[in-house]
Amino acid sequence: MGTGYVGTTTALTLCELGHQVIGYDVDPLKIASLQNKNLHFYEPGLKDLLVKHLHSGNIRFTENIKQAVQQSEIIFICVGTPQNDDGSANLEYVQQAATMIGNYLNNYKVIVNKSTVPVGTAEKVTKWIHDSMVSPIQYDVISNPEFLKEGTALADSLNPERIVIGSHSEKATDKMKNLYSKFKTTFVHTTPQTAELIKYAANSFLATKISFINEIARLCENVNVDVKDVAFGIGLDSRIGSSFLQAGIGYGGSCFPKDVLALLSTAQQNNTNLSLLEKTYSINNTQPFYFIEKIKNKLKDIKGKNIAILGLSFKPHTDDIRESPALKIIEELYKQSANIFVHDPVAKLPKILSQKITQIHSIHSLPENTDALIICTDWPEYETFDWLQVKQKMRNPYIFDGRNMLNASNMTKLGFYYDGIGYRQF
Ligand SMILES: NC(=O)c1ccc[n+]([C@@H]2O[C@H](COP(=O)([O-])OP(=O)(O)OC[C@H]3O[C@@H](n4cnc5c(N)ncnc54)[C@H](O)[C@@H]3O)[C@@H](O)[C@H]2O)c1
Ligand SMILES: O=c1ccn([C@@H]2O[C@H](COP(=O)(O)OP(=O)(O)O[C@H]3O[C@H](CO)[C@@H](O)[C@H](O)[C@H]3O)[C@@H](O)[C@H]2O)c(=O)[nH]1
Repeated sequence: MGTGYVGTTTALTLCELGHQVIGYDVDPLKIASLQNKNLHFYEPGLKDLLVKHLHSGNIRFTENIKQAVQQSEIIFICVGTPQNDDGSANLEYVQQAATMIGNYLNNYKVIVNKSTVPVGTAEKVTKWIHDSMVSPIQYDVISNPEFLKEGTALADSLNPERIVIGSHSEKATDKMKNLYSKFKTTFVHTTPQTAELIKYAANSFLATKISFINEIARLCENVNVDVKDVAFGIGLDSRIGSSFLQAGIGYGGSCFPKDVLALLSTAQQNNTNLSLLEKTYSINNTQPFYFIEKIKNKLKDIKGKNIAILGLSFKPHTDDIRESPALKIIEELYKQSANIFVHDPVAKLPKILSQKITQIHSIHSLPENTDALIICTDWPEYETFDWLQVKQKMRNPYIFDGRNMLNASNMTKLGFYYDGIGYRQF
């Protein structure tokens, strides 16, 4: 249930494992789109798999919830768990899904929660199903959190580094083991509560690594050190590891920002002070503005300046702009009366911004008198631009690299003023 990023990827992964899958979503447009072999989001490789399994009949999509529930042995809940105003996770869609399942339950089923949900949700789902059942039927609710990353969702899902199964029922655990028997990976068998917390702790730890290196980057700028060298040097220690140490304008997306806040909310509800995670959150919130200050210092006055933003999505290989740091930078520069031009290979400006800001579809459409380029997303194609040609379009050849993706000395040799995050100026 739920054919968003996670639902669709999970469904196609299960097809690859040799299972028959029915996809259901409350949004009839999404069902129609998937039935017509169209994905409503951009994810490399997923469309081919969708077409393959629609043709083979391994997957079908329906608007009929009764059929979807009654014809399934195992039901995956993959609905959104957005952020409430107070930062806690909104379980409205999970409750709706559980109620629908309860309404149509006809024989024993395993209900698998794949959505990211706070500790104790499996118990709530169990109750919501129970309260909506027409007649008493046996079922088990288990937690099986998802760890895929957008942009590499398929590869992550087909080659999981671990599978976490939180279950109190041996029968349900056996069914899950059987379902995933083709996966050669580590299985973590635990309680639903532990599985739920593993998911939030994993995301919060990764977010903390990013905020840590971003804070170190601020120090690097004051002591004339390049943060990339520091990240490389510490990352070689296998206890630290080199991933998620790329300094930049902060983390965005549909997961880290909301999941960090949701864990802080769980902690608060349980009288625990997660002060380190609070810092992770506040460093991330200030990181785009920290970067804008550097830009302002160089440009002096932002007002009336022609500024090009390269990259809109919260990371490369996706069109997802949810909580993208690029949006924070665009909004702030707009407030300060800059003329903004945005480029992204796939992502589009939200409607509200597209009325005020121009989206260009090629770097060659930059205005002649561009004052500065700001890289907000590390799309690989930005590395291979003909930068000399780009420079000719610029009044001031200034590049502010919010993802530290370009080679600083090459850009300087080409005649650009180059600045990144935690970058040592020569
Ligand atoms: N996107 C990711 O990279 C990712 C990775 C791991 C975990 N997660 C978690 O997985 C969950 C889903 O994330 P997503 O990115 O796929 O969300 P999404 O917003 O892309 O999709 C959610 C889908 O659920 C549907 N839906 C809502 N209520 C429903 C109901 N009652 N029955 C059936 N469908 C319903 C919506 O119409 C939507 O299509 C969230 O809890 C998220 O935190 C996301
Ligand atoms: O060294 C790094 C790594 C990432 N980021 C940023 O962090 C954000 C999140 O990146 P990433 O984790 O790759 O993307 P997501 O698709 O949001 O995946 C995260 O969130 C998912 C949803 O819960 C989890 O399943 C994944 O395991 C977890 O990595 C992006 O804005 C990146 O630009 C950095 O700034 N520096």
